[in-house]
Amino acid sequence: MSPKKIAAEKAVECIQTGMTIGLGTGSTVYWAIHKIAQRIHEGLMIRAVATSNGSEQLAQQLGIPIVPFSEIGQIDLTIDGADEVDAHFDLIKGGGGALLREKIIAANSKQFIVIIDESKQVDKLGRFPLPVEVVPFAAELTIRQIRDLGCTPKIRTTDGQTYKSDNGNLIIDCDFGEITQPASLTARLNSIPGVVDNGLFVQMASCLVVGYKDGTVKLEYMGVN
Ligand SMILES: O=C[C@H](O)[C@H](O)[C@H](O)COP(=O)(O)O
Repeated sequence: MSPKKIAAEKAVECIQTGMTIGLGTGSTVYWAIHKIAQRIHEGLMIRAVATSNGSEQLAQQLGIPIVPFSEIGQIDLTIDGADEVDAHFDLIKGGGGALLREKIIAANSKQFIVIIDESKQVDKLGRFPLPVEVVPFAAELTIRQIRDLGCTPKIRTTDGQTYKSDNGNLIIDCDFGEITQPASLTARLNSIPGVVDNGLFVQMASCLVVGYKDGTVKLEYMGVN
């Protein structure tokens, strides 16, 4: 079994009947959504909200009940992937462009479980260029201000076209090199008018599930290890 699938399936064991679940986005969460659907067919009763159009469609195809945000209070548990995770459980997310919806859902969840394969663990964040979501209006000016913070920014494209997030915004992939102070960087980025949010998730994860190539899996809880 792939390390991503191992981590995803372990995290799904934490789901209990009656919970409202946040579904993340990406190739690791793909396995979690499939496992949740399997458990629903075996009798698990949950309802879910999704962090992207893609995850919502997949969940609906597999029979996972997606409910409107107006019908839920707090989300009990969100399961999501990450592009990098450091020793403090700080994350870079947004490789799939879903960072804004993911951050909103994570911030409204009692538990936020991050599922990764071992390749995502790093000493310091920053090997993966930091995704920053920017409104298209006057994006050149916004990107100039982002560059002034000390990075090389690149407008994300897909198949030769400018990539647009589910929110209709641009994603700017920013190479800052090693990110030593993620809390400060996230505050500086988000203070630039035109920046909607960025992919740094600082002190948000409550649990990390890591899948390894040798078939093992490790769970770590924030502040416990
Ligand atoms: O925007 C996408 C998300 O932040 C993903 O959770 C992240 O990119 C990890 O994706 P994957 O599990 O495909 O590596």
